[in-house]
Order: sequence, then structure tokens, then C-alpha cells
Amino acid sequence: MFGRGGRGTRRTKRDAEYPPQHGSPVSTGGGSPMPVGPPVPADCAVRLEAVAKAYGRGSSAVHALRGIDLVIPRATFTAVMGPSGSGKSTFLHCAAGLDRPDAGRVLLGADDLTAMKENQLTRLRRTRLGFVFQAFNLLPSLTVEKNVLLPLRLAGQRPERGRAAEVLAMVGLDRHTRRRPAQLSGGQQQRVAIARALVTRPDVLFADEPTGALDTTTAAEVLALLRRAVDDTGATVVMVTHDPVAASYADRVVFLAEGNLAGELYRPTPEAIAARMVDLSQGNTRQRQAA
Ligand SMILES: Nc1ncnc2c1ncn2[C@@H]1O[C@H](COP(=O)(O)OP(=O)(O)OP(=O)(O)O)[C@@H](O)[C@H]1O
Repeated sequence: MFGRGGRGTRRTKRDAEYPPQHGSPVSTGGGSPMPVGPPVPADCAVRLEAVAKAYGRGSSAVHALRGIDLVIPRATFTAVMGPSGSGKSTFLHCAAGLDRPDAGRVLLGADDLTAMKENQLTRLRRTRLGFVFQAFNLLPSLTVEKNVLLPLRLAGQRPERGRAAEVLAMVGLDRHTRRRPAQLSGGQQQRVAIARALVTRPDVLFADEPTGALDTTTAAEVLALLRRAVDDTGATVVMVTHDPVAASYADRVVFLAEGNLAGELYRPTPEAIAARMVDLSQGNTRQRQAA
């Protein structure tokens, strides 16, 4: 199993390197109207360029994302936060190729997701991305091992049992390979989901409220696992959360408000994140009152 590093011991050698001090900015500057940006840095896992997405049309359109420019470096843990309705889910769906932006580009490494056909996108999601959701989404009729091997089967790769054993050992569940999901606790099910997301060695693991259904102690174990996946295996994790404590496990917290980037914090405390969230929520309330 990954060690139980906890939040007190989670900093690594990357502390000296991230955020970058010179060149290769992490935010790309905001507001560039052109989808053609500077060359993609070699260590860039995901890059969003002027990404915009609206639901509906005309005066009733809801502008969920209003031109997001963001670089997510490899082997980093990014949390995405913001008030309800600020665009977090839309951001995650666009960044992970689950939804198409109306404008702008999303690059996974050097590959432009927004230029891909649907079948290419499906293949890319199966082979190069991992997903963890609040509701675990395990198949109840399959054993733990078969759930973990499923992405390899779907990607047309050999379902190597050795690889399943490896990722299940990472998450501390190597003795539970033959159980069914219903025979596991919620925290254990989420650990299986993390093993499943890591089995293909994805370029990026996207997590949508991964601790939303867990108690505080179990949530801390799951977050420590995500942290260790970054620190020990060089995974790149992007996580949407409402929880400042969960977000404090990340290297960087990116804030959204009304579909715009609204700042970022590096290696913040839960208190600093909560304070920023209060500011953003009050801003939202003031804007609603002024409207
Ligand atoms: N399918 C849809 N049709 C119409 N409007 C939508 C749709 N999906 C999202 N929206 C709207 O887009 C905006 C951004 O939604 P999104 O779900 O991305 O926000 P969020 O920050 O994830 O919210 P929450 O924290 O409440 O889950 C909201 O105003 C929402 O009502």
C-alpha cells in the first residue's frame, strides 16, 4: 500500500520545483481570444486555451465557462473549487474530453482533444485518462480484480493480473481481489475505483468529489492515496471538490467563479482555502443583489 503519509508529511522533492519560478507559466495569462497559444511545455499534462462553454442559446444562455486558460503540469495534484454553479463540473468534463467546449482548445500533452472525432476521444479516454467519481461506479457483479482490470479490457489491452495485483497493493486491497463491491466498505470501494483508474497508467486521473460520500477518516485515507499516487508514481491528478480540507492535499487549488478563473493558491491550508471560498461566495451574493 502507499504509506499513510497524511497531510503533514506529504510534501516532496517537487516542493522545490512547483510552482515554477521562471518561465513556463502555469496560468497562461487569461483571456487570450486565439486558440493558438505558445508551444506546449514538455511537462504539461493538460492545457486549456480560451475554453468556453454555454448551455442554451440567446438571452437565456448560461455561460458555464467564459474563456479558461490553464496549464496543468505533469505529476502534480490540482484541486478545482468554486461556489455552486461556478463551472467546476463543466470544467472537468471539458478538460477530460467528456464534453466539447464551444470555443477554445483542450490539449492532453500535445494532442488536441477538441479536434478529435468521437471514436478517437473514446479511445483516448479509455487508454490515457482515469476517472474517479463520488459514487464509486463499480460493477456489482464483478469481483474487485475484474473491476480493476475492466479499463484494460475496454482499451483492448491484455488484462494482466499482475498489474491488477500491483495497483490493488498500492491501495492496500490486495487481499480482497475476489470480493464483490457490496462486500466492501465505502472507503474500500473508492480505493478499488482509484486502483481501477490507475491500472492503465493514465496521463491524468480526473476525480469528481471523490470523498463526497465518505466520512472524514475514510476521506483522509482516500486523499492520502491520491497524494501518494502523485508523489510515488508521478501520476497527475485533477480533482473537483467542495471541501477545503480535501483541496489542501493538492499542490495547487484553482478557483472558479461564474465561469471565470478566480485565482489560485499553492500548497494552501484548509483555512486559507475556506477564506477564499467565503470571499467568492460573498462576491456571488453581491453580484446577485446588484443585478
Ligand atoms: N446541462 C445543462 N443545461 C443547462 N445548464 C447547465 C447544464 N449543466 C450545467 N448548467 C449550468 O452551468 C453552470 C455551471 O454548472 P456546473 O455544473 O459546471 O457548476 P458546478 O460549479 O460544478 O456546480 P455544483 O458545485 O453545484 O455542482 C450552472 O449555472 C448550471 O446551472
